[in-house]
Amino acid sequence: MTESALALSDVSFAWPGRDGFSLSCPSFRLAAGESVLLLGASGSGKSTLLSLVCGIVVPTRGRIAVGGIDLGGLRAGERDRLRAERIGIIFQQFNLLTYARVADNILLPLRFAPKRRARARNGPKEAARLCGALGLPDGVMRKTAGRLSVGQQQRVAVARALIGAPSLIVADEPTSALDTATQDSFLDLLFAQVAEAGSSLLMVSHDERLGQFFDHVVRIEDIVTTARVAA
Ligand SMILES: Nc1ncnc2c1ncn2[C@@H]1O[C@H](COP(=O)(O)OP(=O)(O)OP(=O)(O)O)[C@@H](O)[C@H]1O
Repeated sequence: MTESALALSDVSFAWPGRDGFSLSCPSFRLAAGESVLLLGASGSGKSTLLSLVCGIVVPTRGRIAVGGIDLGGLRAGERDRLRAERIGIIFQQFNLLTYARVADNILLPLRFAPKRRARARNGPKEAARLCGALGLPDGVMRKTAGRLSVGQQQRVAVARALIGAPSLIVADEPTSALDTATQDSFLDLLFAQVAEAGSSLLMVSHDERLGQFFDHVVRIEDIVTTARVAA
């Protein structure tokens, strides 16, 4: 059997606090090169699941493996390193350094990930190639990220996630601020680059319409059960 890009088994997690939201996920797998859209309503735990997948938070029990490596066997710093090397993250609000140049934003993940840096070979050249492939204008690399339009910032966030071809791309509702036509052209560009990198893609959204772009559509309630701890 080929190694999964991502595998969860018997995972449980609870946020601390009075409103303690908890979830459990008996099983979920994402094959190498596969794209999955994870659908769920607001508050259903999509972002929590992505935080677990990225090793930002750790499960109270169960196993999460990225490219066959069990996150549970790693210390916090090692999880940070694994995330930098193997996962490209597109955040809902992009999380760009708005005061920094576009080039600095895109090259940021390579600073902390020597293998990813080696895969990118010439980082600035690869960043420029990604900008062009994602439809960003000439000269954008020298611009301050915060001065770009929302659509352009979103493409910069994608370039930052894709640089150095991480094996797993995780995206949290990256199209929610776009109109339908712009969503479609954005996803076409994203999928072309994900295919070129050979990455797997896990995207969460509440928008069923996006399902047509993906290999599989999974509803969060089919893989996760949730609960809220009463005060
Ligand atoms: N940092 C946090 N600390 C404590 N509780 C949290 C935290 N983040 C999320 N939660 C809890 O987890 C629940 C699920 O939130 P989550 O953001 O995972 O859902 P979601 O499906 O991504 O929602 P949305 O689509 O609105 O972003 C929230 O209602 C909240 O109670």
